[in-house]
Amino acid sequence: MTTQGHESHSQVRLLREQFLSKHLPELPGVRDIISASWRRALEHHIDADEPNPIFVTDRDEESLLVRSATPILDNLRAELAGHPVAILLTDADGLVVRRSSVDRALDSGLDRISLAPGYSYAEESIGTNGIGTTLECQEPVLVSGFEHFNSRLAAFECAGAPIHHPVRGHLVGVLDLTSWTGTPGPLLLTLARRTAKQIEEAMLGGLGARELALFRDYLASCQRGSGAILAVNEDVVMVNNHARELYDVADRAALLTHSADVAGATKRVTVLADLPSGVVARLEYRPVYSGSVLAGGVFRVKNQAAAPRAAGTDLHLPGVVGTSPAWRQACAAAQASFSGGNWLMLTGERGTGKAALAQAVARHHAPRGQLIVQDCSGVDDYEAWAGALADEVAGGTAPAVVLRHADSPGTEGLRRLTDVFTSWQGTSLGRAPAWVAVTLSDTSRYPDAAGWLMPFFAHTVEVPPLRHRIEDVRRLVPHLLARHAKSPDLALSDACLRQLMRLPWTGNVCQLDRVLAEVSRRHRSGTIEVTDLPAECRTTARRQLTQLESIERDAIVRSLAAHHGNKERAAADLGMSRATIYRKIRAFGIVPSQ
Ligand SMILES: Nc1ncnc2c1ncn2[C@@H]1O[C@H](COP(=O)(O)OP(=O)(O)OP(=O)(O)O)[C@@H](O)[C@H]1O
Repeated sequence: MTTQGHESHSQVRLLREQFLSKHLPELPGVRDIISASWRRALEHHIDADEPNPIFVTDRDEESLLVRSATPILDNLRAELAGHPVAILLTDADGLVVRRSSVDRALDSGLDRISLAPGYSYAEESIGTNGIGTTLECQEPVLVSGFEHFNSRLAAFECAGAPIHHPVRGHLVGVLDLTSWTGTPGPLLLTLARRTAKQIEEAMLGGLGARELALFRDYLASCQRGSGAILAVNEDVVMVNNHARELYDVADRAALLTHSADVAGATKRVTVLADLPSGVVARLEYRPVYSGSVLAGGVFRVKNQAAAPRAAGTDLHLPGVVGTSPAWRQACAAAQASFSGGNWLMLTGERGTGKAALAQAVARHHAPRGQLIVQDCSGVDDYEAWAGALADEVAGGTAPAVVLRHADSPGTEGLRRLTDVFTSWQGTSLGRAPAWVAVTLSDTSRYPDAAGWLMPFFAHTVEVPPLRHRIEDVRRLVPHLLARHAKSPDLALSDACLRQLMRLPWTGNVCQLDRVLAEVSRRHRSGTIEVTDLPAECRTTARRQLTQLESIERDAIVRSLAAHHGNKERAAADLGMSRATIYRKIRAFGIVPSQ
């Protein structure tokens, strides 16, 4: 054996055979890093004798990694002329994107084990090796001879070094040097490490001007103060150590969601963020420019004084719950509009609870009063509809009126509606409503609808999206679950609740309600765990998935559930290769079943 401190070639061969025949958990004489990898190989059902790595056609040969590495690898190849050493570059999934060597015999040896462009040398594909094990351990790894899980790789010495993105810090690939056993392994490892470092430096030089401008500003901000700093644009997220120390994973995820919503603004903005831990953070955003082009934004994050949330209770409005400052503020503003006799316009994303809040305010302030709730969308004949509404109000006892989706009628419908409003405003109280609230969506098909309605409404309240007041999930879950559950003892485990608090809830409370309805259809009683949640909730990807990606993600989660977490069978069912499913599980942040 070539590596100091390693067992001899034949000893390792014996130990490997013992491991394969007896599946021993402890293997004195085998390095921990190797025995742990062998155990993973068994779990992945890797063949110990026939190398059968997965072949993938969609590898990225135009990436920053490949572009930056190419001249360095060409130089190294020239330096190594005459030595039987192959230079391999893989992406972060272990797919070989480049191989070069000057030694014909070594080349054909590598061809025989498919260590060639297009093949995956991830552990899931071939077991312990210098590429896959480096990826798993995220540190430089040397794998010698029979330390390889597959016996056909035993003729080789493989030294892998991870390559990290120079700004974002995540793993982008592996630089691997492979030779015949007998080559001094530590030398190969040192050379692999040095080359990986050079590639990282070249990547930094090759980054776009925008990323560099953002990076410089971020570094300067970190040096200026001791607080938590985030820097973001569409491609990059940077988080300093203070942020990591001050906020746990769930809080950091919530901070990133908030920052993604603000990033892109061209002026300084300060927003308050409710974090899952209950902390209210203040994010001060400053845009960063590269010349005249917006490069992204830097956020300085501070904890808001505890005062605004000291009460921490909800406002006891009938039918709605929530304790976050943002929700309480919206409730207070809506109540003030009722108390002041002002009509109210509620805006915000779909499903945030605009109509629920309007009804709650009306019921709270006039518990015995009449309440008329109507949906303005999908009406065929607005003339007849508006007439019927006016009659109902005139025949009632000064009801409160809540009109949902008041921006959905076209011009003709809006004309009828505003005629009714005009008549109400000119009528004595007996024939007019006591209060009117309308809800508008943020994606109206009729952008000028707000212009029609605005003159009648003195107050506008924006109901914040659920992701901006994520702590409300704690109160909403039992409240909404009680609507759907057949049994009072149906509850969510803490882990499950935490998982829900990590999600972006693009469909807001409405989506949460739908999820809980679905869960309670399948579980009548007991505790709901993360694995019981529907596919859309079993991911931790922080970026928003496209519609197509969401469909794909849901299909993978369903297939994994159907095959009890067996990735190979799930992939086969979906007509995907093993490498693809592994890559997608990582990319979509799918939480595997236990
Ligand atoms: N704070 C809350 N507490 C309890 N339930 C809520 C709350 N907010 C919303 N809901 C519930 O969530 C669902 C969606 O709320 P609602 O219909 O009021 O939303 P919206 O913003 O008016 O939606 P859209 O824009 O789609 O019309 C309803 O079932 C509602 O009862």
